[in-house]
Amino acid sequence: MVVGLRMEEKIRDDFQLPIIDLLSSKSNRSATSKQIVKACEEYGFFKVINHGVPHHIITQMEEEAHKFFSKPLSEKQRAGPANPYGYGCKNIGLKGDMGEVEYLLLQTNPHFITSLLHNSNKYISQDSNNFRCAVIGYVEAVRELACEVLDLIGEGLGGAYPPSSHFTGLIRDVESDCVLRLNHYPPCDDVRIGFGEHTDPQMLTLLRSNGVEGLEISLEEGVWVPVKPHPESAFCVNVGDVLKVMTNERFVSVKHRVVMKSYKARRSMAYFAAPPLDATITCNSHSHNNPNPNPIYRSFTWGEYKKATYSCRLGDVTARLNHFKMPLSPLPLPED
Ligand SMILES: O=C(O)CCC(=O)C(=O)O
Ligand SMILES: [Fe+2]
Repeated sequence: MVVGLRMEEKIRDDFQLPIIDLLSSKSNRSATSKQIVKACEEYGFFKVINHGVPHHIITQMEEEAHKFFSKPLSEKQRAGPANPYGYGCKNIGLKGDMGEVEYLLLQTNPHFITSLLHNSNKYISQDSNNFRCAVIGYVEAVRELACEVLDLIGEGLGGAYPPSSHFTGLIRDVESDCVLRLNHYPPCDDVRIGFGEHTDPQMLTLLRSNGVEGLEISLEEGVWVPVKPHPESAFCVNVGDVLKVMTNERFVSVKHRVVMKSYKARRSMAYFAAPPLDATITCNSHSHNNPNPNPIYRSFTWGEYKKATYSCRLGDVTARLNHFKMPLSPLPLPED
């Protein structure tokens, strides 16, 4: 029995998802930025290779995640509950969504990590200094990668958008609300939903896994493309709702999920790049390439949108975004 999958779904195993080689941006920046913008418009998803995140930084974080998830459940629970930060098991979010996943959700601000390890009632690691160094090193490196990608996106979008530093400024801000999520999907001998379909609410997600498959993205309703693990240590990049709104829906935020059907455990690490809670998100409809000349959304703060995501089920993406849509202009009354 396939748990939680609809029968009428199509799986496109043969589909080639875009792969961006960031090394090529050194010799031809403009071509790379156009490639990235095209991927954000068509899929809201691409992989990056030659990304420059040092191997030892990745390995150190993966080892700490491995140590944490290998502990007995009762010990892991001492780092919970995820309200929203901390350890969670099967329960995703606050609205009853369930998946075959364990996770550790961390705010990326170094002060938060330090206080979580030393002053809070949540116990994560016996060697909290190693854990702290691994998280801080990893977060710094992936934030740089997120900024590089956002800079290229800004350049590719062209002059009608705010300078590309606008996007990166939101992420580099000391008050930015970026989050790191470590996921662990236990092995299983049937097919199970690890993480139900959703879009990521933030600006951009940088995701990597231990090479065990399971991630799928949706190209259209009911059509899913399995994301094959990449031999060159790629990062997957998801466009989140905030970037979709900021580009007035020129970009799509990618619908994705994890379906587990492996005898091996899947581990993934997702860095969610988000603005400060009080930053205003405004949609830009002035670009000549924008298919939508009028702003689709009213301005709102990231804090307001984050709150809306907490009050909706994981898959209720349309409902939570609709809440921020401009009211439709009333239809003109027929003349007598
Ligand atoms: O584990 C994965 O590959 C995806 C996880 C994910 O979508 C998330 O944490 O938002
Ligand atoms: Fe996600």
